[in-house]
Amino acid sequence: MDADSRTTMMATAPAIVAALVLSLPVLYRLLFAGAGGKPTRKPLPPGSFGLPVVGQTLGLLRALRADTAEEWLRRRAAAHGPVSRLSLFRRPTAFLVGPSANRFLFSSPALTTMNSEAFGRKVSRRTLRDVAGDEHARVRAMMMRFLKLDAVKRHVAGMDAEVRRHLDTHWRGRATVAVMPSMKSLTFDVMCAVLFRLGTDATAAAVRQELSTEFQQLARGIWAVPVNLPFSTFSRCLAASRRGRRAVAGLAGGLPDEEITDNIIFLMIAAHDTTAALITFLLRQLDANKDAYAKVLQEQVEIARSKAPGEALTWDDLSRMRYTWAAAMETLRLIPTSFSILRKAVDDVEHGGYLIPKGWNDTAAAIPPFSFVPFGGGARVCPGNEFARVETLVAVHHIVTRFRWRLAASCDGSFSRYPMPYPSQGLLIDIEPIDDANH
Ligand code: HEM
Repeated sequence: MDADSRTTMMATAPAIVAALVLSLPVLYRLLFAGAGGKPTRKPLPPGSFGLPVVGQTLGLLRALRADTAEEWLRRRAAAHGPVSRLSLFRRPTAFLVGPSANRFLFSSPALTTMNSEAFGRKVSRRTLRDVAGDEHARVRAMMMRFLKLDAVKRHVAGMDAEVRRHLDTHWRGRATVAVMPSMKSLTFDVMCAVLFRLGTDATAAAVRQELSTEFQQLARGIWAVPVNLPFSTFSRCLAASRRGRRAVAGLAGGLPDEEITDNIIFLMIAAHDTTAALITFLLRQLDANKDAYAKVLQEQVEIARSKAPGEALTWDDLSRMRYTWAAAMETLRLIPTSFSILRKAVDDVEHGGYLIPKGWNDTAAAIPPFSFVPFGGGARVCPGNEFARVETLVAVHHIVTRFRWRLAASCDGSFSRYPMPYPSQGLLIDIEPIDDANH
């Protein structure tokens, strides 16, 4: 991708932010300690908590929607430096920027993961995200049975079949496709097929449909302002989560314990929207950069020509898709799916010469070592990164070898963040099947 966009991204993409909950008396003590109370250690980060209750939440949400959040964060960093304080979602938050902040965020034992209020309150409370230390290692080991390299290698043929089925059903015969909704539905189907072994017969299709509907609603509300009024996005999210739990319990063949249900729901959310966004934005970047598109196409056509008609992709084929994966990584650098990473301080901790008190939260936004961290880092590094790589490569292979495509004239390629990036009109592309494709 071109040098200009790379430079811009390096300059604008912040590296980390932190936010945490602190009770007012504790805050008062921290702010005024030293005036006769206990001696202060490091000072609190510069900045302010903004207006009561809302703090800086609405400003950040507005910037996310307008895709100006990087500028918003850059202005903060310029005004207050790489460590500052603010208030987000009613919580005292330390906002940290830069590679050293990323390293701190991924390795400090004083920080733990945290979820949005919707997650914490109702969606799923007993997940991998809510446990630490040995307990985290135990739950993570359970998940890795399905996500480790050997398991993912076995998923390649299943993913290949789902991608073909999806493109035959939803792309063939159409002149225009909205990529993001299509990829969300594809990644959801891939997950149901290879992780949960849901088939394609009528009963399984109905379960998939029900799960998909509830998860769309649920995903929309995860970062909504937590106002539990009738018809608010947040309350719809909670209702969808109740129905989703029942469907997941059915999927697990009865009523599994709450921990299993919660982790399945969490995995479903973690696994499909992120990869759908990566595939979608990769297409957007390729459309804007015809040289890169031509190189991806050449790499994929060579692989397609080495195969018999209808033959599924294999693990070896994927290892030949180096340029395509480099383009995907560049896409994640330019448009990271995780805009920031949140942590909560479980103990008073210092970073960059400032105190981050126990109870505050940390958020990190991705960019040099510890600069480019699209899959996180440390003990919490994304366990689904291989799964996402294979799924992305298989999908891109079939899309570029089976269709000529370009951004529709009515689509400007702009996007908003919720905080996951979502393109306007879902990224409309005009498509035309390539009949001589090897499929
Ligand atoms: C392009 C696709 C993806 C991206 C960019 C991505 C990114 C991330 C990031 C940045 C984290 C760390 C968050 C933190 O430290 O707070 C994470 C965690 C996680 N991801 Fe992914 N992810 C992707 C796909 C997947 C897939 C396909 C799966 C499962 C099949 C998955 C499952 C998970 C899980 C379970 C965690 C929590 C790990 C833990 O807390 O120990 N992700 N992901």
